[in-house]
Amino acid sequence: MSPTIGVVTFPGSLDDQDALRAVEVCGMTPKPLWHGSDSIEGVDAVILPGGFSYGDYLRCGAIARFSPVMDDIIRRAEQGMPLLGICNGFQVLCEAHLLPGALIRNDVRTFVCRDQLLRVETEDTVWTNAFTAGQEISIVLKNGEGNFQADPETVRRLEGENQVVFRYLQGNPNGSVNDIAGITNERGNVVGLMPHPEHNVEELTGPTLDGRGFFSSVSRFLERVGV
Ligand SMILES: N[C@@H](CCC(=O)O)C(=O)O
Repeated sequence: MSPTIGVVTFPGSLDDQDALRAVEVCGMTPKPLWHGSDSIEGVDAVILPGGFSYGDYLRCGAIARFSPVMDDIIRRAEQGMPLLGICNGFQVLCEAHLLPGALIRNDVRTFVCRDQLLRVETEDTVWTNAFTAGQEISIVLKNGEGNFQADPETVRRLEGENQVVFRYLQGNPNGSVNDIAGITNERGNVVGLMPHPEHNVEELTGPTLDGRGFFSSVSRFLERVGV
């Protein structure tokens, strides 16, 4: 049986359906999860999708982080369940302190939408093991608050412990420190990034299929641990 990947819908999520579709296109079983549920029973991994949860009020992700479903997600992620936060999902992960740092307003003070070249900095995560460190991939980027910042000690730790997963190439679109586009926790099961891999999985919409690597990575990991 193929692994089941849950995708949470918060009020204001935008890319939840695309993430569910990407899971299916990549050969796994998608399962919609509702923000108000208090259990995520039956899923092998979770994606927090992109969008504008709670209208981005207060700060992006700051309200969604307190959704009932997050308690079970946090508990299971701390036990090693694969968890991917895409854009608004990355913002939720930082607000929930599953990942360090914060996403603040783009330095250019505008919403940025473009195909973004990235370098995969580490393949040692649940979500990047199908890539090769140093590989360059192009993934859609679209956000207003994608500027990753953390205190200098945290940035040093992320860099030193190989927890920077993706870096922007050919220009930093938002002012993120050290061109950081995505990070992981120490264990490598929780990954957050601003670009949207779920939008790069189909020939029809292209322009690359580089997003598939995220899904084949988690699939390969789950197979390895016997799910
Ligand atoms: N609401 C967030 C994320 C957008 C998205 O996830 O696509 C922002 O504008 O920064």
